[in-house]
Amino acid sequence: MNIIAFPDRSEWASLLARPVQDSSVIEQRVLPILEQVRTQGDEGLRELARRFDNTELSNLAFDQAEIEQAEGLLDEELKAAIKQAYQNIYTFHQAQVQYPEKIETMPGVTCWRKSVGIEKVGIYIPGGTAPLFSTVLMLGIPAQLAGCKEIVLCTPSNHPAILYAAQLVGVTKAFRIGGAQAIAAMAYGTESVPKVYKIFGPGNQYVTSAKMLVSKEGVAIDMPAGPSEVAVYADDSAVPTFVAADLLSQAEHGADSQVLLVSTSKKFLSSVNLTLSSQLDKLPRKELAAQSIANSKAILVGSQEEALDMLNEYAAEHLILSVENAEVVSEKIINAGSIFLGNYTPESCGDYASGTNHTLPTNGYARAYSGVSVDSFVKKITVQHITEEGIKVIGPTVEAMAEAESLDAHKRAVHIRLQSLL
Ligand SMILES: NC(=O)c1ccc[n+]([C@@H]2O[C@H](COP(=O)([O-])OP(=O)(O)OC[C@H]3O[C@@H](n4cnc5c(N)ncnc54)[C@H](O)[C@@H]3O)[C@@H](O)[C@H]2O)c1
Ligand SMILES: N[C@H](CO)Cc1c[nH]c[nH+]1
Ligand SMILES: [Zn+2]
Repeated sequence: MNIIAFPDRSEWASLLARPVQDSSVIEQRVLPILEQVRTQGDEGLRELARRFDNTELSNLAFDQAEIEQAEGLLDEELKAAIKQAYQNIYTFHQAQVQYPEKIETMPGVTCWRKSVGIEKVGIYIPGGTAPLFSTVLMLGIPAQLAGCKEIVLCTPSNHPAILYAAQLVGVTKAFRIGGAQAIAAMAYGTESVPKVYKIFGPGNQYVTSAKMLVSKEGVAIDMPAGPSEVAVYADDSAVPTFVAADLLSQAEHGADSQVLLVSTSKKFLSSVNLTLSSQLDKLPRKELAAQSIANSKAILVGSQEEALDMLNEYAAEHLILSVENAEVVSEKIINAGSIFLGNYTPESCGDYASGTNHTLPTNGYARAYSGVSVDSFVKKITVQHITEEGIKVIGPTVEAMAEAESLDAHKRAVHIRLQSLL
């Protein structure tokens, strides 16, 4: 990694910029794909699968037999791991389920909110370069807990672990469709693919761009969850081999993944660099990881305050704090998707099994977005009830405000009730 020492604050923005392609270039590729699916439906999807995935699809949907056979194709160790991950993710997300709490704002005036699962949701499971069956758990479990009735899954991969996990989380329909075309299918609906109300899931730049584009056409999306990123803030209490391994764990996702290392110790940065290349050499996906490491930066800063300002400006999808008093330091982080504390909390554990969700905002969106949770799959509907006593207490307030806004019919709706109680 290229070590950049003591950059001036005025240089931070360009230094921290993500190496993503111009979004308008990606959009120009994605727009015709969306249009093809919108106008040609299933036939359009088949042609796009031939063109981008080199796959001939007579059936777009996975058939029931294929789904049922999936479990038998997995070894026991993997099935046990998936079940353990399911349990931990379920436990963590179950605690997010909210039950209505009735609040009396004035005597006889009661208000509450009820959570209702979004009826039809679509989940995209990346499968271009690796079959991310862990994402099925990350999206399907909160959908299940939220009470979504229809869960439609699209993925370009036919890996049996995806189908096995899909069964565990109660997916209602699964399709072998990838890329921007999968997002279009779930947004517009086709002869085979049901149209959904909200689309979730990470993916490459085509998938992310398609989600952003369809969100302008009436379908909701979770957030822009694009190419993976990790930032590590480490001091001399960190272990260079651990930190190098964490950087590579995200670098291997793709050539466009970004990893960033920040430290106040030059000695530490050099030690990470020394171990990085030997660890990289051992990886089967070393070409992908090497490309993303080549675009990455190790930054030497003058103080912890500067490090934290820089990390808050960067707003990483994942932030590892391998520093002394990591939990205290984490309180000063205001922009990050998910934080990992100390030497024995590798980001991989959050990716798969500790319990937190791995579908997180990338590309600086962590400044404003949270990662996926049960909340992402529900709408909150407010409910109120006013008694005869209540209308007498609140009525004059509403009458006064309605009159001042010159909305006489509003005032009357209260007034006639007050009159009826005289
Ligand atoms: N932010 C998160 O929460 C998160 C979580 C998991 C994975 N990810 C990211 O998801 C991404 C997965 O990417 P992937 O490529 O492996 O799988 P993917 O499933 O997202 O994309 C593969 C699809 O892209 C389409 N495609 C490929 N080349 C194309 C082209 N030239 N033009 C148009 N469409 C094309 C194909 O249809 C293919 O099926 C990685 O970047 C990874 O970092 C992010
Ligand atoms: N790191 C990815 C989120 O950016 C999630 C993932 C899935 N499998 C492995 N990792
Ligand atoms: Zn990962």
